[in-house]
Amino acid sequence: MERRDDDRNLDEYKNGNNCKNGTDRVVDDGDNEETNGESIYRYSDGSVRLRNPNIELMDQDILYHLALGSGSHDLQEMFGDVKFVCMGGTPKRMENFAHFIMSEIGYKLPPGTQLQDISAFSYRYSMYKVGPVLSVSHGMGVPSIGILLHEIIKLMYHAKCKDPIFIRIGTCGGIGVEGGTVIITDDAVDGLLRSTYEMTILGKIVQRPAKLDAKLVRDLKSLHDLEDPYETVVGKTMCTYDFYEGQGRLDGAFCDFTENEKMEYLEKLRDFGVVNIEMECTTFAALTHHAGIRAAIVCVALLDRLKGDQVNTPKEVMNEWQIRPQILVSRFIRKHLAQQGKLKSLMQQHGSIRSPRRFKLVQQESEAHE
Ligand SMILES: O=P(O)(O)O[C@H]1O[C@H](CO)[C@@H](O)[C@H]1O
Ligand SMILES: O=c1cc[nH]c(=O)[nH]1
Repeated sequence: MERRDDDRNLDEYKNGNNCKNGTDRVVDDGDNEETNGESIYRYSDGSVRLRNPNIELMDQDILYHLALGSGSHDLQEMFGDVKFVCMGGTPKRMENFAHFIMSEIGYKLPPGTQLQDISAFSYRYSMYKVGPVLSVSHGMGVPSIGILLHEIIKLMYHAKCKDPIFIRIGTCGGIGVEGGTVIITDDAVDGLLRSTYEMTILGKIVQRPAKLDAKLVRDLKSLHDLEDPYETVVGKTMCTYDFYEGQGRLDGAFCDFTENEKMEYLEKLRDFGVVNIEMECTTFAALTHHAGIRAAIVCVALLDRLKGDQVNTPKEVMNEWQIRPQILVSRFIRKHLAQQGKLKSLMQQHGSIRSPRRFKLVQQESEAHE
């Protein structure tokens, strides 16, 4: 039987034999930790250290796409207490998450104030701060989340944030899992099943290891409640540069493969342990790892790609599904804060939002105030 290009590419990459003739590749093995107290990632107090000597030599650093700057804003005063950076594709999801987490951790805004989109005047991303939690939208795809990560990591540095944890709260296409299933990524792979993020810098292809924090995966998984009316699974996530052809869909504006070829490909992914496909995981995993920041990805599947391509679930159902990763992440944040003795006694006033019904009430309340 004739071998197709994708067979050959996948096999070659799995065997590590993927150097193209004349291509200059630099592989960062990620083994950069030093042992003498401070590391290349951290100052001794745990605050984020940048792997870029240029930044501290600059008079000011303009975080252009966030509408913030180290000269124009007191970033340490504004963001110094941030412990969790949660990000997801859409501004609305991250605004909802900000209201949700505010209620979950019992955070009170100063009297007479409302949650504000801190980056509104960038007209690019939306960002909300609720005490130790930053809730930021990242747009769609690798370039968009890459730019955001550069600026958010620099923000962590300027603000002297200590040991922040980054979590992506997303949606995805499942492979062999039902719509509504929550998926925690333990390995982020690219379209050729490599656990790396590859990009071009100064005309050279650079690969960075796409590594997520294994302990965060276990901690998040342990917070699935047996009473949750859906499954929470752990597995590999594949990152693509496109929603249609790149994810083997037959319903884009173009399609040069057959349904059989598509199914063969998706089954191959499933056999390799890929549970879901989305469009940011390798960049997110690689850039956080490169910065020495612990990170995790929790997505909800909007459909099972082995059963179809179109996202045709009713809006209300999909809205309810999108809350599921947020509930898991909020349990994690609550637990973390409680362990540090920081979960406010205000919790008693608010109670705990562990159900989608309670989430909806908070959402309605926040919308009524808008
Ligand atoms: O739901 P979010 O977090 O935006 O993520 C997924 O949805 C988008 C495609 O519809 C891609 O960005 C993909 O990664
Ligand atoms: O199939 C899907 C659904 C959501 N996001 C994706 O990237 N793919």
